[in-house]
Amino acid sequence: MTAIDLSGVTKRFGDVTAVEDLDLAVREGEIYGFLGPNGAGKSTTINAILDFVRPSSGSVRVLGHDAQAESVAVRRKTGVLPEGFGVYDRLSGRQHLEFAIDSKEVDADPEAILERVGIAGDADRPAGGYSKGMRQRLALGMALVGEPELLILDEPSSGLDPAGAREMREIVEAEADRGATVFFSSHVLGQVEAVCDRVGILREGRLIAEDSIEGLREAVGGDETLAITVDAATESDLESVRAIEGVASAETDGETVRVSCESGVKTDVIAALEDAGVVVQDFETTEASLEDLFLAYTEGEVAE
Ligand SMILES: Nc1ncnc2c1ncn2[C@@H]1O[C@H](COP(=O)(O)OP(=O)(O)OP(=O)(O)O)[C@@H](O)[C@H]1O
Repeated sequence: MTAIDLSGVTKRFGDVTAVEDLDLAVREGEIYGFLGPNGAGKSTTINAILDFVRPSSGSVRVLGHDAQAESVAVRRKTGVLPEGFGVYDRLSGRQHLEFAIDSKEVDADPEAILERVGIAGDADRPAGGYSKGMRQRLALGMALVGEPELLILDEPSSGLDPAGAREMREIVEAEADRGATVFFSSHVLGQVEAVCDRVGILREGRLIAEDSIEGLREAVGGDETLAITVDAATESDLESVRAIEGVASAETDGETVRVSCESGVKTDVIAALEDAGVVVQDFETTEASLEDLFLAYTEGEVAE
């Protein structure tokens, strides 16, 4: 079964088209990263899944239910960590969890969840005094109540320190192991790379790419920069390098040769330099960073 299935979803707010003709299929049991720059339409999409906004056109199905007609069933099976979660200042962390347990009408142990999200020691303090990271942990705990089939996490790592972000990742992985589907929106690409099976990138309301991080890397060209330390190299030594298929560019300052190329042709590049009489002393490669990758997609360098 498809856990989340959007078909031709468009949402307009007056003149603004937040989401345009969006098709999205999240498989059951997968961890799906939903990426996009500010204003791309991520929250609008999530709100359509939860029936907090109604699409101008198109259909949304969640866990086999129509998101509008059967929103109660959807919400019962779904745990949500909303963006910018606001706490009830006077209620303690434990009371927040008890509230979530009551509203979901499930039998869950608040203590175990508080423990799991790392706020058991502060469970009886008013949440109004919680730090940003503690609030985020509490929100995650509330989302986990009742072992939902689907977890929707909107920017889950915001406000978390590196240890908290790691714990978040571990929880997401454990939830997927239990069989839950996780839909995870983020700007933090490292978070997405570490846990997501697939990633969809949204830009201006449209899904412009969808693949594994590896697949996205390959689609961008998979170019790597090869920095080769040599005894001496001249422009003419580079001619045979530039002639290799898969080499995008080659430059030298005399001591280092920098080549941007597909990863499969690295050894050909080294061999071509050696054939030209250049002594190769050392080399290292740098992969396109996730940041580069994200920008390549969201700033339009990649053909759609
Ligand atoms: N209730 C609303 N009324 C008017 N415009 C809206 C409303 N909600 C969203 N928009 C507009 O729709 C577009 C998409 O917004 P959305 O919040 O879905 O993006 P996002 O990808 O979640 O952004 P961010 O990463 O900044 O949270 C934006 O141009 C936004 O201004």
